[in-house]
Amino acid sequence: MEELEDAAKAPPLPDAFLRFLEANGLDPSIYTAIDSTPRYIRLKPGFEACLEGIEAEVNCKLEKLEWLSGFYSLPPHIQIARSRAYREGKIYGIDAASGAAVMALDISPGDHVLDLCAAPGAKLCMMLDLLGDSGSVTGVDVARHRLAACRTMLQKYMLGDRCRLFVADGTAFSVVPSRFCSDRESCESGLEERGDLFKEWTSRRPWKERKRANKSGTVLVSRFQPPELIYYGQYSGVVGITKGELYKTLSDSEIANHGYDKVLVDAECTHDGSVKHIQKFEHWGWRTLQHRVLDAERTDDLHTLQLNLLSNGFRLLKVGGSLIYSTCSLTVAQNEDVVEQFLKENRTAELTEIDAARNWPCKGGRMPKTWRFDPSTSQTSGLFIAKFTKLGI
Ligand SMILES: C[S@@+](CC[C@H](N)C(=O)[O-])C[C@H]1O[C@@H](n2cnc3c(N)ncnc32)[C@H](O)[C@@H]1O
Repeated sequence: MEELEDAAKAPPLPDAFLRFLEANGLDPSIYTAIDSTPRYIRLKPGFEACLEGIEAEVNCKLEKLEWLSGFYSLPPHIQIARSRAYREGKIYGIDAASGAAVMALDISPGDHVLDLCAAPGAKLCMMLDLLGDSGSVTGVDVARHRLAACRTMLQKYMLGDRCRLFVADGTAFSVVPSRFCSDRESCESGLEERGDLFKEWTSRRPWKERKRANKSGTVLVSRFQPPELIYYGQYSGVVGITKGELYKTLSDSEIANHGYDKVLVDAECTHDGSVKHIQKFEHWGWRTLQHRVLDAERTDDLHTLQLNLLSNGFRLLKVGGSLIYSTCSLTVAQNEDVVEQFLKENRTAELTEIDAARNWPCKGGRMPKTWRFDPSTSQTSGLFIAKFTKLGI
C-alpha cells in the first residue's frame, strides 16, 4: 500500500483500517499524535491537599487543566495504575474529553441523572462526585461483566450511596427516578413495616447474582429481558420502596414531570476516535479490529442502535431537562447523521448550545452546536458531543 510506504508519516495501522478512515474522511495522522498526547487524571474532590504527595509517587509534575476543573495532565508514558493514589481511590484515570462530556450536562445539586451506557463507569463516578450529597445517578449497561466492574469502581471510590445499577438494554429501559425516597429522612422511616420493601444493599447479593448469571450463561441481555438491579445505594431511592414501585412504568405525559433531569447517552460505537483503544489492537491482533470496528461500522445495526439509545434516553427525560449524546467515534455517520435523524423524528428535541465549550480546546462539528475533540486539536482522545433540551409539547 502506498500509504504505508512513508513510515515516518504513516501510523502502523492495517490497510483495512486506513481504508475505513479514508471512506469516512478521517485523517490517519491523528493516530501518530498518540506519542505526544498527554494522559489525564481527575483528582477525587477532597484530596486536593494530597497533590504534592501524588506527584512524588508518580514521579512527575501534574499540570492543572485550566479549562476543566479537577483534571490534570501527565506525560503520556506515565503509568498510574500501580500508584498508591490510584489504588487508594484518590485519582481516576479519565480522558479530559470524557470529563468535558460530563461537564456539558451542567449537573446541579439534587439532579436525578440517567447514564444509559454506563460501564465501565468513569463518567458515572464523575457525575456522583459532582452531585455530592444530593440527587441520584442511575447507571444502565447491557453488558453484565462491564457493569459489575462499574460496581467495583463505586465501591473503591466510596460513591455508591446515591447510585443504582441496572443490567438492561438501554433501548428499552423504562425505570424512572425514585424521587420520593432519595432523602435520608424518608428512607429511614417505616422500613420495618412491610416485608416486600427493598432493604439496605448487602454484599451477599453479588455472589447470588454471579451464580444466576453463570447459570444463564448470558453476557449481554436482550431488549425483552426485564432490567436486573445489580446494585443500589442507601440513598439511591430504592431502599424503602417495593418492586412494584421501582418498576412502575409511567406514560409519556407523566415522564414529562417525573423523568430524569439529565441523561447521558455515551453510545456504543466503533471507538475509532479513542486512539489509545485502537493502539491496543496491535497487541490484541488486527483481525479483532476488523471484527469489532470495521465490520461493525459497515452494518446499519450500529447506527440504528445509536439512534434507539438516543431516542429512549430522550423519552426518559423530563421537560426542561438536558441530554448529552456522545461517542468516541469520529465518523459523521455515528454522530451528526444520528443527530440529524433524531431531530427529524423528535419534534420536542432542541439541539442546544454548550456554553462551556467556548473555552474548551475542541472544534465545531459539521452541525452547529456540536463539538469534536481529537488528539491534534485538543490533545485528548477523540470524542463527539451534542446537547439536547426537551421542550414542552
Ligand atoms: C462507550 S462505552 C461507555 C463508556 C462509559 N460511559 C464510561 O464512561 O465508562 C459504551 C457502552 O455501551 C454499552 N452498550 C452497548 N449496547 C447497549 C445497549 N443496547 N444498552 C445499554 N448499553 C449498551 C456497552 O456495553 C458499553 O459498555
